[in-house]
Amino acid sequence: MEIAIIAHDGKKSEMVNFLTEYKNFFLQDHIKLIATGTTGNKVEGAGFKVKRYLSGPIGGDAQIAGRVAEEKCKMVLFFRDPLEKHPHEPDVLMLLRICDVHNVPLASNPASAKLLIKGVSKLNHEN
Ligand SMILES: O=C(CO)COP(=O)(O)O
Repeated sequence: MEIAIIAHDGKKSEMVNFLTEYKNFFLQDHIKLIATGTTGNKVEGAGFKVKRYLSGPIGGDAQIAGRVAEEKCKMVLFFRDPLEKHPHEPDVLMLLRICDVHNVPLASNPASAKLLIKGVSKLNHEN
């Protein structure tokens, strides 16, 4: 299962903390992490294997949207910083829209991400 990990600068440490808290989930063999560039760096630094795309502001969000549109990426965890301005806001909105177009689960904060991870774990357990 391919899962995209993206965090704005003010949320990157929350993302690393989140992955670490749920490492038993994220370190499973069938979980493949992909990320925008800088988020990917941080996540790698915390010991996770991740395929890195471009940094968000230079096209990384668009690349992840491409994975979602091609139905390769099955979940997006995108911890957005609502208190900062982002020059690439159109790309961010495009990614959110593509998730909705393809009915791909999207969490924009840790509380939602926790529920998604727990939901997937439960479904895997039942099947
Ligand atoms: O800007 C981002 C998402 O919109 C994240 O990009 P980085 O992970 O490269 O910082």
